[in-house]
Amino acid sequence: MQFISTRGQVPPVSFSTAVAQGLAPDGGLYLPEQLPDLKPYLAEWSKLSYAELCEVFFAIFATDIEADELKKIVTRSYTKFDHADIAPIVKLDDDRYVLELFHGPTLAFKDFALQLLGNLYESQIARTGNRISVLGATSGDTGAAAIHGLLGKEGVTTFILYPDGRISPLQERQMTCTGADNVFPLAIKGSFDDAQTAMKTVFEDREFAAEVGLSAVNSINLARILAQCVYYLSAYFRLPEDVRDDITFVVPTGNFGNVLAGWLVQRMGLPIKGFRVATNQNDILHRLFESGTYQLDEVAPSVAPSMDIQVASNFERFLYYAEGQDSEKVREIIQTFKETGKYVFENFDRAGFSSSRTDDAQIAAIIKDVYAKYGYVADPHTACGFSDGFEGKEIILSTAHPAKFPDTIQDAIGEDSTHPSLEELKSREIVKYSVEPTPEAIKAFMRARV
Ligand SMILES: Cc1ncc(COP(=O)(O)O)c(C=O)c1O
Ligand SMILES: N[C@@H](CCOP(=O)(O)O)C(=O)O
Repeated sequence: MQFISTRGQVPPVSFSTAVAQGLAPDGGLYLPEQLPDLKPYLAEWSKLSYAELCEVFFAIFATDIEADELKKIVTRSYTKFDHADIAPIVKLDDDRYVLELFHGPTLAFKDFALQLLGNLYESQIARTGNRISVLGATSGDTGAAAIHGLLGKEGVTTFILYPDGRISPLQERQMTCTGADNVFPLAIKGSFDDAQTAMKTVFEDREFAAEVGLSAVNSINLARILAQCVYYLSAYFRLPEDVRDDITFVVPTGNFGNVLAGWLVQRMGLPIKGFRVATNQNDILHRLFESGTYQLDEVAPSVAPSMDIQVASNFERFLYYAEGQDSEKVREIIQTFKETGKYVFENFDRAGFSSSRTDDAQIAAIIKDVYAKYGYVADPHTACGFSDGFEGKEIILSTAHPAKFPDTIQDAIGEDSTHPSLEELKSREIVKYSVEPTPEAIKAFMRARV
């Protein structure tokens, strides 16, 4: 299997190269040259454990990794989850289910891919003998999950940019209280978008990338998306047979990586009925799916801070398919959007997506209502999935544990939400750094430390 860039200006590469580069050298995002047809495998796969499912799925893509090595990597990646099902499903009533994706070590859905990516990087370092420098941008969860996926791995230095004061205090502690001397949490003034834009520009400097062995942990890295595909397969197989073909997957959305993974699995043949993109008040994607216009707005801090994103990275992967795999058109749209902050699609095709928007007041009301009705505590991101006026059956992806956002939960239901792994962080020393969100400043900081 080979991987191509959405911008079409570099030759296809192997799985390991796509993972090692993160962003393609032409600034595009990697995708499989062809999407496989999973239909012939589905009956057999429905009987597998989570790790086995992940292994057979990855074997289709990671064709340049030995089968034994892949098995070891995948098996190790799901040992630190605190639920036997890894991604358990909770039934709230006949029409509403929740897919809990917060049972990993940092209590957010990012652990599914970042435990795996950490082990893929470890295997790559052992194979090549080359050290790597990981650079990521986070609005709260990716950074923590990346740091914990890489913690203790030889040959890795980790740098994570995050918007100072715009993530929850416990999310910050997950990144800044590790005590590790090869982990650099970098607080910036500005928004997640500022951090992500600066990070992408650093990746475009191929000389610097080669100099420091630059690697990516954000969902620009295709391995992230592929690992996230697996829980859609697992959820589909675990839903009751009379429900699974008739249920919409509702996905709290920011950078569009989570829902894109589900949409790709659907394109590979898993008969998912449809998807709802659930945004917070940073609603560029909701406005797009409603109107066909993709228009930038200021990032507005919200009580669901990990979704405080306007420029959604993975929208480019969706575009590639929506525009008939025409890389030239993708380049034109991305360029127009970069220059003007807007792109108007003619005859926009929603491609099976519906969407919703939930503001802070609604999030608080939803957390309260869901608790009153079902006794279930939804975190503020998950709450965006419970919008009013849904029709039919829905499975809402619960993307983070509520204990990461205790103040919002306390305000909404008057009760504490805690988790032992977070309590334990409260007495630890915070170590963080400040950097200007410019590619030059970030590169200088990294050069001085690798
Ligand atoms: C808790 C939580 N929910 C939802 C999202 C949105 O996911 P995505 O960026 O893949 O759309 C994020 C961040 O990515 C998150 O951390
Ligand atoms: N919400 C994310 C933002 C980055 O998303 P990613 O999926 O591209 O890593 C976060 O918590 O950092």
